[in-house]
Amino acid sequence: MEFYTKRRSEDTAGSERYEAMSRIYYRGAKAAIVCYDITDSSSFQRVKFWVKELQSCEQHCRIYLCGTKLDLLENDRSKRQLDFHDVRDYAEEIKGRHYETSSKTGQNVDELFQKVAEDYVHFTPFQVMTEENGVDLSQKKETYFSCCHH
Ligand SMILES: Nc1nc2c(ncn2[C@@H]2O[C@H](COP(=O)(O)OP(=O)(O)OP(=O)(O)O)[C@@H](O)[C@H]2O)c(=O)[nH]1
Repeated sequence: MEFYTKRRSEDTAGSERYEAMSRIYYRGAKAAIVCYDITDSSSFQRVKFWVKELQSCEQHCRIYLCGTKLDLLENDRSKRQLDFHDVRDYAEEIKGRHYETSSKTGQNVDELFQKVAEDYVHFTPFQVMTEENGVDLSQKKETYFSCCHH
């Protein structure tokens, strides 16, 4: 199972070189956790960028929207810049899932990863796990090494 998460600006939208490079990391991914900062509405623009990117390049990749820094709202709700229900609606629209988490307290982090794992097991066709589809090392197919041929 492969995961890919990013939310900062300097290494996401805006750098064509990075975008092309990053595809190598999520090629064939079955799950992507796309993070945003609940206290920073601009971070959601990048969520939309990554969702589009995943939808066009990885149609079979399930998308998990992950709001971070939930703990910062405990004492000051005015810090919230992204409405829970708006993001939830967007998650439904893209057939993804949505969690609000805190790395500091750990809130909802286990739940998120548990769901990623459950979905992976649930949606992965049984035949993939039972098929004998090993790799023939004598065959030098370009697809096995495609990331090194640029
Ligand atoms: N209070 C709080 N701070 C957080 C949380 N998650 C991240 N931070 C803080 O936000 C800042 C950025 O966190 P990073 O995990 O480095 O975020 P990133 O997007 O991976 O950043 P880069 O590694 O620079 O790309 C750090 O100062 C973290 O301590 C959280 O859940 N709660």
